[in-house]
Amino acid sequence: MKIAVLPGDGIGPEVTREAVKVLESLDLPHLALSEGDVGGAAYRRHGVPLPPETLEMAHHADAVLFGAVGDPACDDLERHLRPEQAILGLRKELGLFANLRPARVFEGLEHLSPLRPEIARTLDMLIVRELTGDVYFGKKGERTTEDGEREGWDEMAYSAPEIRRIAHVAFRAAKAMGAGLTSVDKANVLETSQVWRDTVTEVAQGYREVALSHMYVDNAAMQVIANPAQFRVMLTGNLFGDILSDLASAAVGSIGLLPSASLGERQTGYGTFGLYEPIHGSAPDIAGEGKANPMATILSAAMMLRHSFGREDEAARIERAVAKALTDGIRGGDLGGDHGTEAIGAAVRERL
Ligand SMILES: NC(=O)c1ccc[n+]([C@@H]2O[C@H](COP(=O)([O-])OP(=O)(O)OC[C@H]3O[C@@H](n4cnc5c(N)ncnc54)[C@H](O)[C@@H]3O)[C@@H](O)[C@H]2O)c1
Ligand SMILES: CC(C)[C@H](C(=O)O)[C@@H](O)C(=O)O
Ligand SMILES: [Mg+2]
Repeated sequence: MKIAVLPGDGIGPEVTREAVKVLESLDLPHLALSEGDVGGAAYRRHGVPLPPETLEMAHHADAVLFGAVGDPACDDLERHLRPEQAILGLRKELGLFANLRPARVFEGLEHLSPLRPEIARTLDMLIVRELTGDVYFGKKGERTTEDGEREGWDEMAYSAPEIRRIAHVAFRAAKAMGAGLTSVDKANVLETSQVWRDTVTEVAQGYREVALSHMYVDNAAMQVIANPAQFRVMLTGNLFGDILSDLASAAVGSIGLLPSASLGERQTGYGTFGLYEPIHGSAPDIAGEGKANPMATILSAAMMLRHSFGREDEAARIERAVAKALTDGIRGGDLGGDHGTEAIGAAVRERL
């Protein structure tokens, strides 16, 4: 079970370390971990945020465990040298177009959510976010207007094949869960969204058992807070999914709790190749202080065992251990508690 561990910047190394310890404590057969440089850390050592040897390591692994990238010291670098380019490059180069971001309030932990408990307890959704298209990967640049002013521009485009393949992922998930699907767009304004909506509707013909609805993204943001019960599977483009998943994490209680899986089509001997990372970033404001909540990364490792290694039992064990730790009052500062990164990791391992 070859896992490439890419800790990255800020709290990345701190949270990744705890997830690795959880994996090591499971007595998995043939576990082979290797570590690579990525992000600002890689820029300092190799002059680029995604060195070829790191990409190579990821290519040859069965799965990648990723921390976070982003470093304020790199803010003035040219765009292609900034740490964030590393995660975008990995997603694109590895063909990881399907980003699964589950958001749910753990049973009995409604009080961690800022929503009213009766509403919080209904929040249990899977955001299926397209990950290798949209305004993220369109042409972009800066030009000078006729008035001599600076103007930045980013091209937003989605092709029908790109939409089709992510729609199939979402419909298959909804079908397996016996759930409905909400597709989120901005079809009242964007051409991209018009093609998105038509294509998703077309794909729906093959999934008669899945009830499809469409919603504008601004309304969707409001509804996640006001009435989350209506969402089970939410299909979004790259940009809207980025924003809505941070929003959903706040509704759950903290961004330190939300994991993710990024999948493509490549199969290994064990399952689907994937990259697993918390949805949060490098959190420079608390980096190096041992305060970060590692639960999102630990839960990402659980998703890895499920999707890339077919180990549902161990995945569920990790998820139960995290839920039990929370129920037992093990909380980081993000949840109003005073447990540090290592203490939270240890508490989860004790409960495995
Ligand atoms: N996939 C990624 O690597 C990724 C994701 C998001 C942001 N980023 C990058 O990270 C850097 C910081 O971005 P940001 O501040 O906008 O977002 P962020 O997610 O890093 O932090 C937002 C807020 O949440 C807190 N937070 C985040 N994770 C936490 C955790 N595990 N435990 C406790 N608190 C946590 C932070 O302290 C901060 O107050 C930027 O460079 C950004 O581009 C990277
Ligand atoms: C760091 C950034 C490029 C990334 C994104 O926008 O996808 C992050 O916010 C995320 O959610 O993984
Ligand atoms: Mg984000």
